[in-house]
Amino acid sequence: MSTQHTAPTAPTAQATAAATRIQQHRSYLMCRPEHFVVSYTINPWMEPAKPTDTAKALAQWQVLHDTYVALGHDVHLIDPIPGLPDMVYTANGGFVIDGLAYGAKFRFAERAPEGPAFMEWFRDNGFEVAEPVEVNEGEGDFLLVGDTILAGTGFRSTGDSHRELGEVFGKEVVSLTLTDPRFYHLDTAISVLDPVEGPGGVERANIAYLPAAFDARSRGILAERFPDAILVADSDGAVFGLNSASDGLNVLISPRATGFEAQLRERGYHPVLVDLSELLLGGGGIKCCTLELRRGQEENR
Ligand SMILES: CN(C)C(=N)NCCC[C@H](N)C(=O)O
Repeated sequence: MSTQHTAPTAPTAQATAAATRIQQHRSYLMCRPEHFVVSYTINPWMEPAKPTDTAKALAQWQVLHDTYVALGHDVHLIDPIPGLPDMVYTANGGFVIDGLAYGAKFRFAERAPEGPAFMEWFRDNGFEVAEPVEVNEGEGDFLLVGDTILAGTGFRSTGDSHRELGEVFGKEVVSLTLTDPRFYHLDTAISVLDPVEGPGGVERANIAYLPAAFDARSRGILAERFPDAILVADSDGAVFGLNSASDGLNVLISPRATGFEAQLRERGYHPVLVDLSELLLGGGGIKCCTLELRRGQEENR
């Protein structure tokens, strides 16, 4: 992996000047890891020979859940289905903007039945649904930043799904290519930090990212679009530091991402440390266990 782009940079004057952070209310979908186990390998983190501890996964997940609730966010739950151990990673279950849910179509057969299960939940809970034709893994690969969707490809979601995504939501979609198999979903390499919308419309939209996870074209796009982004070091990326959830002020991150924690503090964010080491055995972290439910303009404020 190239080290050229991985050194944390000092924030520009513009970035530090904008250090008053605004917390926004969030609504999330989560799934209790009742059936969590690593019984197959579909990413480099998964080693079925290593024992997993479902009780520990449940306890760590509960801390994440309770942290969201304590911060004032709404958490909805989808029932876990026996035999679908990866269902805990709800970020992959779809992508939701303004009450419209674009469904997931999973790359691997092991997760395929999750697609219809999430679609059923969306329908039963008042969301409009758009059935996917193309292979895509939901918010694992699609991130809303301001009014633009950053979309990852290279390992899971296809380029064709990026086109479909643009047609479904009528928004600009920026395709980014991931190149390191450890960072196989976009939410392992980019964290969206700032509020998407405020009373005056789109306010600030900043991100943190791991440059080494992308090809040169994608690094160029990110550098041009996000000159004030936090560039995260390889060591923080390697512990899934970027797989985090921000409400604009509080940023839930892995306690192992100590460099990223310091960078967030410098910029005026409030890092909240949540350890999901057991769920990392399945190749997922905080963001993976969290699907944002954007019901409409009102609820985003
Ligand atoms: C941050 N990531 C990677 C996610 N958005 N989801 C985790 C999915 C883990 C699952 N075993 C898989 O390989 O699909």
